[in-house]
Amino acid sequence: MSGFDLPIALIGWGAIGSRVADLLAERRAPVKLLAVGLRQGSSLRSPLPRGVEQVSDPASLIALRPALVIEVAGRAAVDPWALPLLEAGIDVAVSSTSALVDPALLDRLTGAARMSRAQLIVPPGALGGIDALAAAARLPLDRVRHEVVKPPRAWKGTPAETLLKLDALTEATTFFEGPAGQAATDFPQNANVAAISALAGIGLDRTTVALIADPEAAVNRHRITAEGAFGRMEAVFDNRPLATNPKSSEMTALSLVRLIENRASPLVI
Ligand SMILES: NC(=O)C1=CN([C@@H]2O[C@H](COP(=O)(O)OP(=O)(O)OC[C@H]3O[C@@H](n4cnc5c(N)ncnc54)[C@H](OP(=O)(O)O)[C@@H]3O)[C@@H](O)[C@H]2O)C=CC1
Ligand SMILES: O=C([O-])CC(=O)C(=O)O
Repeated sequence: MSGFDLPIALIGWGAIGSRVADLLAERRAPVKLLAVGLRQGSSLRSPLPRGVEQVSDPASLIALRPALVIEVAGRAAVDPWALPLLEAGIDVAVSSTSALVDPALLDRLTGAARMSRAQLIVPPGALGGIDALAAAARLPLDRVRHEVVKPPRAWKGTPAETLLKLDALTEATTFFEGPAGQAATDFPQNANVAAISALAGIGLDRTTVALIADPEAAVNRHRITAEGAFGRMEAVFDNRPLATNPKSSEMTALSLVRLIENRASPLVI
């Protein structure tokens, strides 16, 4: 590790975590991946790069003093890992943002961050335009709508299976339309983005989310429209799914790489 490498750690080593590590290595980012946190008894889905430690409890991770920890594990991982890290003054970026729709958990995390002067970071994940939406929300917003369109295979293993015959769909079908908080609660593997657009804009109750299964879709599409005192915005993303998890998009890994590289760079962009 050179004197300038930013020490980081990941929680989770699945589709996004391993992709982020590969991209950072390919790009020779000035970053040192110290460790990967996994739950007790978890077996690695793919080998860790040489020199990267596997840890199974937050105390072992805190002892390594990473400057930034990125959660790419799952909703259940957020409370047990992020809280002690924030209490220890370590910045944490959360990808499983569906966890943040629980107001008590969000309060605990932000309370811990406030006390230790660390930061809880919500990266844009699979989305873009979140900077504009969050800026626009400094003035009153009238409405925000977020449509999530994914191929049927991306909705397998979710409650969509009980609402639709996913394998028999012949046209794009909306199976959920409602508040963002409900979308993120019911679809934690596919609608983390609903929590992100809601937290950036007009909140979990007032943001409308539509979840759509489309047999013609080859990508994961997000369309966000917002109107308010600032004017009107529309942002559309056709995200390539990750090879190892069709529910998750390449953009999620790329936006984490951007976040990490910005933390290690004299130019933030
Ligand atoms: N913010 C956004 O825009 C997006 C967020 N996501 C979210 O990011 C997270 C990661 O996605 P992805 O990489 O595709 O998921 P994967 O299922 O491919 O990988 C998850 C990894 O986390 C580990 N893990 C699961 N639960 C825990 C836990 N409680 N503690 C520690 N490690 C755990 C898994 O290990 P094991 O083998 O033990 O299960 C595995 O290594 C998911 O929550 C996903 O919904 C995804 C896309 C977009
Ligand atoms: O990657 C995506 O398109 C979004 C996603 O899965 C999520 O929000 O959980």
